[in-house]
Amino acid sequence: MSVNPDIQVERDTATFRSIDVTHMLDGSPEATNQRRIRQKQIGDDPQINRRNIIFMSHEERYEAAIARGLRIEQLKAEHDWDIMDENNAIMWCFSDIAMFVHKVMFIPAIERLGNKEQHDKWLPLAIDHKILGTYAQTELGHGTFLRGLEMEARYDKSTEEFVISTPKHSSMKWWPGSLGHSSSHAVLLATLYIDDQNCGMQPFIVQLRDLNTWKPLPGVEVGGIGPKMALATTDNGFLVLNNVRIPRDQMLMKYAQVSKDGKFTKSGAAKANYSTMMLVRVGIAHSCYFSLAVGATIVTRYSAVRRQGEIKPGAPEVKILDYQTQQLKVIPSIATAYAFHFCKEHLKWYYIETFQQIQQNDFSGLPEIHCVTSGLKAYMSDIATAQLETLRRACGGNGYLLSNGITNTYIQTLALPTVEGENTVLYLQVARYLMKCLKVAATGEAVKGSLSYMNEKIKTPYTSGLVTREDYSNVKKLLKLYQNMTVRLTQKAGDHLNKLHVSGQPKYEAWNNTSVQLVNAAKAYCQTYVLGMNIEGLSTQAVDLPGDALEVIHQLCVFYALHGITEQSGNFLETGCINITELHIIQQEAQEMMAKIRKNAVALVDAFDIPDNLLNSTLGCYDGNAYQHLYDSAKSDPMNQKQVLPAFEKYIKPMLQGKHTSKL
Ligand SMILES: CCCCCCCCCC/C=C\CCCCCC(=O)SCCNC(=O)CCNC(=O)[C@H](O)C(C)(C)COP(=O)(O)OP(=O)(O)OC[C@H]1O[C@@H](n2cnc3c(N)ncnc32)[C@H](O)[C@@H]1OP(=O)(O)O
Ligand SMILES: Cc1cc2nc3c(=O)[nH]c(=O)nc-3n(C[C@H](O)[C@H](O)[C@H](O)COP(=O)(O)OP(=O)(O)OC[C@H]3O[C@@H](n4cnc5c(N)ncnc54)[C@H](O)[C@@H]3O)c2cc1C
Repeated sequence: MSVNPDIQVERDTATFRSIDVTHMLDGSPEATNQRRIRQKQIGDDPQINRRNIIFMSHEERYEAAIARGLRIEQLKAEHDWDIMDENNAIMWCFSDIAMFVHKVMFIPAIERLGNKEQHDKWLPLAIDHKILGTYAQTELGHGTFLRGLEMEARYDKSTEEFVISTPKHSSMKWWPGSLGHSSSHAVLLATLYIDDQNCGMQPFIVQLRDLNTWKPLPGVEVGGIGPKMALATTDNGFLVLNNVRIPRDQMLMKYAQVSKDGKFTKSGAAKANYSTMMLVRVGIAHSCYFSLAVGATIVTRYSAVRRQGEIKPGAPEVKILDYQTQQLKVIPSIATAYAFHFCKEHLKWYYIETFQQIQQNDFSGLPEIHCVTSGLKAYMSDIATAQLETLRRACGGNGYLLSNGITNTYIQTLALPTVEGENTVLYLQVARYLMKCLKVAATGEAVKGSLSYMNEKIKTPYTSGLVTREDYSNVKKLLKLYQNMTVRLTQKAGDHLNKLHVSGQPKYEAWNNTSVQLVNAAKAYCQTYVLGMNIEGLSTQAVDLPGDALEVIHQLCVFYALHGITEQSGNFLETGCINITELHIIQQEAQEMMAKIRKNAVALVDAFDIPDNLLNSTLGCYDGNAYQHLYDSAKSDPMNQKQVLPAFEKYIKPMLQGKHTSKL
């Protein structure tokens, strides 16, 4: 099939070469080559490719999801993949791998929470798939408030065992992925009691099913919790344990230990047992970039080939991408995807470094990284889901089809604001950190880390610093506005908190009555952080780009900053960081920048370099032949393989013959 000329012209008139930017995104030309080889291995594989998934039943899809998980293992061995190759493969189809939680939570939890003997015993079994596991933390009654977990593990000194039980309905496990039908074991989080003394939430390895028959073991009641919006094959389950006994060495004992005679000791930071969640929050930030890159690619390409209506009366119909309002739906998602790319790269290295320190028992970096990973997980998933919905609607009626590739991406991304810590709750964790830093800054001590800009901003009076027209495209000056806004919102929330407290409210009540402002400040902090990482990326990752490509990546960053101000103008105005005249100039500049980026929109999404067999989209194929692909997909629907369906003889015909009132 030849390439649609409407998309070809976009590529021919771009002002830079997509491939240069692709190399930047991958890190180097060699890395691009390597990724392409790996992507071909997974994209061309019929068991991994998800081309026909939209026509499958739930059970067929589940089976295919198990097969896909196994196939990834085979490919890993066949082609000698490293951990990054494997993670990328998982990332591409995480919503359709039944044993996803085994890989991203069960094994990491043992690695992080187990001691040496436990690693030696359990990791080989898990890595070789001799056992399959889930991460069972959430209960029917509690997901957020972990200190409220009710499943009990009581230590029995006489037998040196833990007895695990579910005292009431609210204490059953509810939601763990792969628990329903696909796990033999669980890393199970339960409240430990020794002689009726509550020793807090601790992790245990519990076998749930017989490895030969797959039947639940005595005392174990397990099953699926029912159909969901998406992620159908991650069979989320429930679990009731009736006095199930496990040996003492099946409590994961890296950070807390129970001796044979029932003595409880702790080592490491108080929240060290929460470390698996931090890893997945980093993974979610990564996945938000992926989802947005997919969505932006599909909708930008479709908008470049879909012609509808006219701008100039009587002139030929225009590409919908030429409508300014369509650009406002599409271009922010391209700019955000690039900003998220820089941010997730930074986050990856930041996490790896801090994790290494934690492994050496240096927990000093924990509060800051907990704040950053919580905040970015929340912020990036909030933005990704909102923008994906805008993108989906930007496809008109075809945005409602499953074959478009964006609908599935959107509904699976919709889980991310909830899983691994509900977003509001995570923003409140960020706010807790903001308040601590504010206190430090107020005493004149230096705030370190990502909030070090507080030191300067808390003292100096605010001026926008926007004097000349050039200032409005100076990303460093724009970043200062964001930092000002964050500090001011933080101060305002802090002042409100103090005022309520001084007026007699207990601290906890004042906190709750300030929580809307606290969350607002936390979001501002996250937005500022992402912009900061985007700017840092310009001078690190993008610096070697040819001039024309660098210019476009720079334009995207300017647009990202300007557009963010227009979206949050209330915060910027209310805190006095800009005035209304400056806002009007910013709005104007953002629109002009959007028009410049429009010219390169297709080339910018081409640079994400997502092959058709992974994009799985009728609307967003590289060749731009959306109508042909839509038609082909409709024709391949199994319901279209028969001219007349059985329902005709059964119901429609009797109705046409006036027999529908008699008993069918
Ligand atoms: C391997 C990569 C593969 C690549 C593919 C990746 C693809 C990714 C896509 C993923 C898609 C789907 C994945 C689906 C999996 C979903 C799995 C789950 O959902 S598992 C369940 C997750 N559950 C949660 O996240 C629970 C949320 N709740 C909490 O985290 C905490 O309870 C809380 C943060 C709400 C607070 O806890 P609490 O005990 O009440 O503590 P306090 O508020 O009193 O705070 C005390 C103190 O501790 C600090 N704290 C809290 N959490 C942490 C932490 N994680 N690390 C470090 N420190 C922490 C907190 O800040 C407080 O500090 P102070 O100094 O006292 O202020
Ligand atoms: C697709 C999917 C997969 C999952 N996989 C797993 C898994 O593998 N393992 C596992 O253990 N769990 C899993 N979960 C559970 C998930 O981690 C929890 O649902 C999540 O942490 C939110 O907790 P919750 O359901 O208790 O929500 P709730 O806490 O009940 O949230 C409901 C509302 O209350 C608000 N709220 C709660 N507490 C506060 C507070 N302190 N301050 C202000 N507002 C508050 C929230 O903001 C939200 O608006 C999964 C969930 C989903 C949807």
